[in-house]
Amino acid sequence: MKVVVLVGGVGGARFLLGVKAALGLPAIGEAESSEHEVTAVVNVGDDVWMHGLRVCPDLDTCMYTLGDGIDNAKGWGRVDETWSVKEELAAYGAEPSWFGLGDRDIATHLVRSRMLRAGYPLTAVTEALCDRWRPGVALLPVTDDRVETHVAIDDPESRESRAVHFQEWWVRYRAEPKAHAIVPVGADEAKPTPDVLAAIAQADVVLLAPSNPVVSIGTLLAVPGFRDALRETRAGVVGLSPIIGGKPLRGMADACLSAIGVETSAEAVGRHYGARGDGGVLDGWLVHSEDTADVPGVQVRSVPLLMSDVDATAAMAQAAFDLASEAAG
Ligand SMILES: O=c1nc2n(C[C@H](O)[C@H](O)[C@H](O)CO)c3cc(O)ccc3cc-2c(=O)[nH]1
Repeated sequence: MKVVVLVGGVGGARFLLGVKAALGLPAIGEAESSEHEVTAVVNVGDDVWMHGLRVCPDLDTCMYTLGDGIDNAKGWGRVDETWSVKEELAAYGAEPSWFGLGDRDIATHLVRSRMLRAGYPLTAVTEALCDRWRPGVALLPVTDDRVETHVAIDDPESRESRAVHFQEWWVRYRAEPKAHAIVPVGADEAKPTPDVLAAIAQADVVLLAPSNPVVSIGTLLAVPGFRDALRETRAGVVGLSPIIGGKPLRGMADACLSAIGVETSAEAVGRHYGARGDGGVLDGWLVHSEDTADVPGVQVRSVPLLMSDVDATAAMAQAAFDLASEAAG
């Protein structure tokens, strides 16, 4: 089976472990051989230039998680990390000091930045990095163009309204300042890569991981041509709610949803994604066992959505596969 999964950061990477397990693939690393193919279409809106290095948090979190290099406690960055370079940068007063770049992680950004400067597209760079990490899925940036999420906030010190990169809002300010607007800068001029469009066209199933519906899934959907590809594929398209019992499981999806005027509920997010026959992208929508949702034109099912371990996540993925095949008729 060809499975395409739309993913963002930490939640998306953990969901991919379950998708692989549900297909009988090793959650970590590569299978010897399998008739199944998993492709992750990954958000690039969190990407940022830091100290002259290109950092791609969502691609790296997927690569490290599936390649067994992730710091599981944090959900990002490398395990067994050291911070000498970060300390030296701080000693120079080189800002920003609020963004944690570990020594091992910096090697990834050095290789990536060097390849980008040599003219390689991000898709080729990611493929080269995955040659080491062997995640066992194809990790595809949604676009090779530059798309960066920026957030309009009232500056906590000066109270003036200004736009900051998503990472500054998320990491420096912990998403505390109210976001007046969240904008994927550059999305209008971006296009999905040919690899992404081919994967969606040839897919048997397309899943929207329980990632942040605004800054992860929302950024994918903001790339012109991406929604059309989802509407045109023969695959069943099923999303998994990132909101459980009216609140996000992790991260600050609620702060993001309120910025776009969407209520923090499984039903509201399902309606926000919308039915494929009605200008949206979904055939099916999985909500947590205690939640209910009425999403016109979309088949809704309640199943446990807590990714407490790989087996629980694999059961979620299997439920999504089942719903996709029913919903696709
Ligand atoms: O909360 C933090 N998140 C950090 N993250 C996580 C990142 O902000 C988020 O994972 C995504 O952007 C949102 O999913 C990093 C991710 C990287 O790939 C590389 C460095 C960092 C550094 C931090 C950090 O210092 N603090």
